Amino acid sequence: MEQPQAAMVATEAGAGDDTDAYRIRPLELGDISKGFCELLAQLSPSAPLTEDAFRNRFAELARLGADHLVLVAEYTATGRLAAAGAVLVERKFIRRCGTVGHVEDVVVDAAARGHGLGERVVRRLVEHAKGRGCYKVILNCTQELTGFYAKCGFVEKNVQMGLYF
Ligand SMILES: CC(=O)SCCNC(=O)CCNC(=O)[C@H](O)C(C)(C)COP(=O)(O)OP(=O)(O)OC[C@H]1O[C@@H](n2cnc3c(N)ncnc32)[C@H](O)[C@@H]1OP(=O)(O)O
Repeated sequence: MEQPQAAMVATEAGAGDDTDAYRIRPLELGDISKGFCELLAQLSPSAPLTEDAFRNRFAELARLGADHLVLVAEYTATGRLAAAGAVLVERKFIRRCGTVGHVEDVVVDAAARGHGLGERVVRRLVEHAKGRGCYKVILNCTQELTGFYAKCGFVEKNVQMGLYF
Protein backbone atom coordinates (compact mmCIF):
# COMPACT_ATOMS: atom_id res chain seq x y z
CA MET A 1 0.00 0.00 0.00
CA GLU A 2 1.14 3.54 -0.64
CA GLN A 3 1.76 5.70 2.44
CA PRO A 4 0.41 3.26 5.00
CA GLN A 5 -0.38 4.92 8.30
CA ALA A 6 -2.25 2.67 10.62
CA ALA A 7 -2.09 -0.97 11.57
CA MET A 8 -5.43 -2.50 12.47
CA VAL A 9 -6.46 -5.82 13.95
CA ALA A 10 -9.67 -7.67 13.13
CA THR A 11 -12.10 -8.25 15.95
CA GLU A 12 -14.78 -10.21 14.16
CA ALA A 13 -15.42 -12.12 10.99
CA GLY A 14 -18.55 -12.06 8.90
CA ALA A 15 -20.01 -14.34 6.30
CA GLY A 16 -20.20 -13.05 2.74
CA ASP A 17 -23.54 -12.83 0.96
CA ASP A 18 -23.22 -13.73 -2.69
CA THR A 19 -26.90 -13.82 -3.47
CA ASP A 20 -26.98 -10.49 -5.30
CA ALA A 21 -25.49 -9.17 -8.52
CA TYR A 22 -21.90 -9.90 -7.54
CA ARG A 23 -20.20 -13.26 -7.23
CA ILE A 24 -17.24 -13.20 -4.88
CA ARG A 25 -14.77 -15.92 -5.84
CA PRO A 26 -11.03 -16.66 -6.05
CA LEU A 27 -9.04 -15.02 -8.84
CA GLU A 28 -8.91 -17.03 -12.06
CA LEU A 29 -6.46 -16.99 -14.98
CA GLY A 30 -9.10 -15.53 -17.28
CA ASP A 31 -9.54 -12.50 -15.03
CA ILE A 32 -6.83 -10.59 -16.86
CA SER A 33 -9.42 -10.02 -19.58
CA LYS A 34 -12.17 -9.16 -17.10
CA GLY A 35 -10.67 -5.93 -15.84
CA PHE A 36 -8.35 -7.17 -13.08
CA CYS A 37 -5.47 -4.87 -14.07
CA GLU A 38 -7.78 -1.89 -14.45
CA LEU A 39 -9.03 -2.53 -10.91
CA LEU A 40 -5.50 -2.70 -9.50
CA ALA A 41 -4.64 0.54 -11.30
CA GLN A 42 -7.20 2.22 -9.02
CA LEU A 43 -5.06 1.14 -6.06
CA SER A 44 -1.70 2.10 -7.44
CA PRO A 45 -1.12 3.49 -10.94
CA SER A 46 1.01 1.13 -12.97
CA ALA A 47 1.48 -0.10 -16.51
CA PRO A 48 -0.88 -2.95 -17.44
CA LEU A 49 0.52 -6.42 -16.85
CA THR A 50 1.39 -8.53 -19.84
CA GLU A 51 -0.49 -11.81 -20.03
CA ASP A 52 2.80 -13.67 -19.40
CA ALA A 53 3.57 -11.64 -16.28
CA PHE A 54 0.07 -12.24 -14.97
CA ARG A 55 0.28 -15.99 -15.65
CA ASN A 56 3.67 -16.28 -13.97
CA ARG A 57 2.60 -14.46 -10.85
CA PHE A 58 -0.66 -16.43 -10.78
CA ALA A 59 1.34 -19.69 -10.88
CA GLU A 60 3.69 -18.50 -8.12
CA LEU A 61 0.79 -17.61 -5.86
CA ALA A 62 -1.02 -20.85 -6.65
CA ARG A 63 1.97 -22.72 -5.21
CA LEU A 64 1.26 -21.07 -1.85
CA GLY A 65 -2.11 -22.83 -1.83
CA ALA A 66 -4.66 -21.55 0.66
CA ASP A 67 -1.99 -19.47 2.39
CA HIS A 68 -2.46 -16.82 -0.29
CA LEU A 69 -5.94 -15.99 -1.49
CA VAL A 70 -6.96 -13.31 -3.98
CA LEU A 71 -10.71 -12.74 -4.11
CA VAL A 72 -12.55 -10.89 -6.82
CA ALA A 73 -16.17 -9.78 -7.12
CA GLU A 74 -17.58 -10.43 -10.56
CA TYR A 75 -20.58 -8.46 -11.74
CA THR A 76 -22.67 -11.33 -13.03
CA ALA A 77 -24.57 -9.23 -15.58
CA THR A 78 -21.42 -8.33 -17.51
CA GLY A 79 -18.70 -10.68 -16.28
CA ARG A 80 -16.50 -7.69 -15.40
CA LEU A 81 -14.68 -7.49 -12.09
CA ALA A 82 -15.92 -4.86 -9.66
CA ALA A 83 -13.68 -5.54 -6.63
CA ALA A 84 -10.64 -7.42 -5.44
CA GLY A 85 -8.68 -8.09 -2.28
CA ALA A 86 -6.05 -10.48 -0.99
CA VAL A 87 -5.05 -12.21 2.23
CA LEU A 88 -1.68 -13.77 2.99
CA VAL A 89 -1.31 -16.24 5.84
CA GLU A 90 2.01 -15.76 7.62
CA ARG A 91 3.44 -18.75 9.52
CA LYS A 92 5.21 -17.67 12.70
CA PHE A 93 7.33 -19.33 15.39
CA ILE A 94 5.87 -17.22 18.17
CA ARG A 95 2.44 -17.88 19.62
CA ARG A 96 3.17 -21.63 19.45
CA CYS A 97 3.79 -21.45 15.73
CA GLY A 98 0.73 -19.28 15.25
CA THR A 99 -0.49 -17.85 11.97
CA VAL A 100 -1.40 -14.26 11.12
CA GLY A 101 -3.50 -13.02 8.22
CA HIS A 102 -2.39 -9.97 6.24
CA VAL A 103 -5.10 -8.26 4.20
CA GLU A 104 -3.73 -6.46 1.15
CA ASP A 105 -4.77 -4.67 -2.03
CA VAL A 106 -8.47 -4.17 -1.38
CA VAL A 107 -10.14 -2.19 -4.15
CA VAL A 108 -13.65 -1.58 -5.44
CA ASP A 109 -14.22 -0.11 -8.89
CA ALA A 110 -15.07 3.58 -8.54
CA ALA A 111 -18.48 3.00 -10.16
CA ALA A 112 -19.41 0.29 -7.63
CA ARG A 113 -18.34 1.98 -4.39
CA GLY A 114 -20.69 2.81 -1.57
CA HIS A 115 -22.86 -0.30 -1.82
CA GLY A 116 -21.19 -2.57 0.70
CA LEU A 117 -19.03 -4.52 -1.75
CA GLY A 118 -15.71 -3.53 -0.17
CA GLU A 119 -16.90 -4.63 3.25
CA ARG A 120 -18.12 -7.95 1.87
CA VAL A 121 -14.77 -8.66 0.23
CA VAL A 122 -12.85 -7.77 3.41
CA ARG A 123 -15.12 -9.90 5.57
CA ARG A 124 -14.63 -12.84 3.23
CA LEU A 125 -10.85 -12.42 3.43
CA VAL A 126 -11.03 -12.30 7.22
CA GLU A 127 -13.24 -15.37 7.26
CA HIS A 128 -10.66 -17.22 5.16
CA ALA A 129 -7.82 -16.25 7.53
CA LYS A 130 -9.88 -17.31 10.53
CA GLY A 131 -10.57 -20.61 8.83
CA ARG A 132 -6.82 -21.08 8.39
CA GLY A 133 -6.39 -20.76 12.15
CA CYS A 134 -5.06 -17.19 12.27
CA TYR A 135 -5.17 -15.61 15.72
CA LYS A 136 -5.41 -12.12 14.19
CA VAL A 137 -5.72 -10.32 10.88
CA ILE A 138 -3.82 -7.10 10.27
CA LEU A 139 -3.56 -4.54 7.50
CA ASN A 140 -2.06 -1.17 6.70
CA CYS A 141 -4.12 1.74 5.49
CA THR A 142 -4.24 5.52 5.41
CA GLN A 143 -5.90 7.43 8.23
CA GLU A 144 -8.80 8.26 5.89
CA LEU A 145 -9.67 4.57 5.54
CA THR A 146 -9.86 3.72 9.23
CA GLY A 147 -13.62 4.35 9.18
CA PHE A 148 -14.09 1.81 6.41
CA TYR A 149 -12.01 -0.84 8.17
CA ALA A 150 -13.76 -0.11 11.46
CA LYS A 151 -17.01 -1.01 9.66
CA CYS A 152 -15.34 -4.27 8.70
CA GLY A 153 -14.64 -5.00 12.38
CA PHE A 154 -11.05 -3.78 12.70
CA VAL A 155 -9.67 -1.59 15.47
CA GLU A 156 -6.64 0.68 15.37
CA LYS A 157 -3.58 -0.95 16.88
CA ASN A 158 0.07 0.11 16.79
CA VAL A 159 1.80 2.18 14.14
CA GLN A 160 3.10 0.92 10.85
CA MET A 161 6.53 1.88 9.52
CA GLY A 162 7.99 1.37 6.06
CA LEU A 163 11.31 1.47 4.27
CA TYR A 164 11.00 1.92 0.53
CA PHE A 165 13.52 0.99 -2.17
C1 LIG B 1 -5.34 -2.92 3.09
C2 LIG B 1 -5.70 -2.09 1.86
O1 LIG B 1 -5.79 -2.63 0.78
S1 LIG B 1 -5.90 -0.39 2.02
C3 LIG B 1 -6.41 0.19 0.41
C4 LIG B 1 -7.88 0.29 0.29
N1 LIG B 1 -8.27 0.59 -1.09
C5 LIG B 1 -8.31 1.83 -1.62
O2 LIG B 1 -8.05 2.84 -0.97
C6 LIG B 1 -8.69 1.90 -3.11
C7 LIG B 1 -9.74 2.96 -3.39
N2 LIG B 1 -10.96 2.81 -2.56
C8 LIG B 1 -11.80 1.77 -2.72
O3 LIG B 1 -11.57 0.86 -3.53
C9 LIG B 1 -13.07 1.76 -1.88
O4 LIG B 1 -13.44 3.09 -1.60
C10 LIG B 1 -12.93 0.98 -0.54
C11 LIG B 1 -12.41 -0.44 -0.78
C12 LIG B 1 -12.02 1.71 0.41
C13 LIG B 1 -14.34 0.91 0.09
O5 LIG B 1 -15.17 0.13 -0.76
P1 LIG B 1 -16.77 0.38 -0.79
O6 LIG B 1 -17.38 -0.77 -1.49
O7 LIG B 1 -17.04 1.72 -1.32
O8 LIG B 1 -17.10 0.37 0.75
P2 LIG B 1 -18.46 -0.16 1.41
O9 LIG B 1 -19.60 0.35 0.61
O10 LIG B 1 -18.37 -1.64 1.59
O11 LIG B 1 -18.41 0.56 2.81
C14 LIG B 1 -18.72 -0.14 4.01
C15 LIG B 1 -18.93 0.88 5.09
O12 LIG B 1 -17.72 1.65 5.24
C16 LIG B 1 -18.00 3.04 5.04
N3 LIG B 1 -16.89 3.61 4.30
C17 LIG B 1 -16.50 3.34 3.04
N4 LIG B 1 -15.41 4.06 2.71
C18 LIG B 1 -15.13 4.83 3.80
C19 LIG B 1 -14.12 5.78 4.08
N5 LIG B 1 -13.18 6.10 3.19
N6 LIG B 1 -14.11 6.35 5.30
C20 LIG B 1 -15.05 6.02 6.23
N7 LIG B 1 -16.04 5.11 6.01
C21 LIG B 1 -16.07 4.53 4.81
C22 LIG B 1 -19.27 3.07 4.22
O13 LIG B 1 -19.96 4.29 4.40
C23 LIG B 1 -20.01 1.88 4.76
O14 LIG B 1 -20.63 2.25 5.98
P3 LIG B 1 -22.21 1.96 6.25
O15 LIG B 1 -22.32 0.47 6.38
O16 LIG B 1 -22.50 2.68 7.51
O17 LIG B 1 -22.93 2.47 5.05
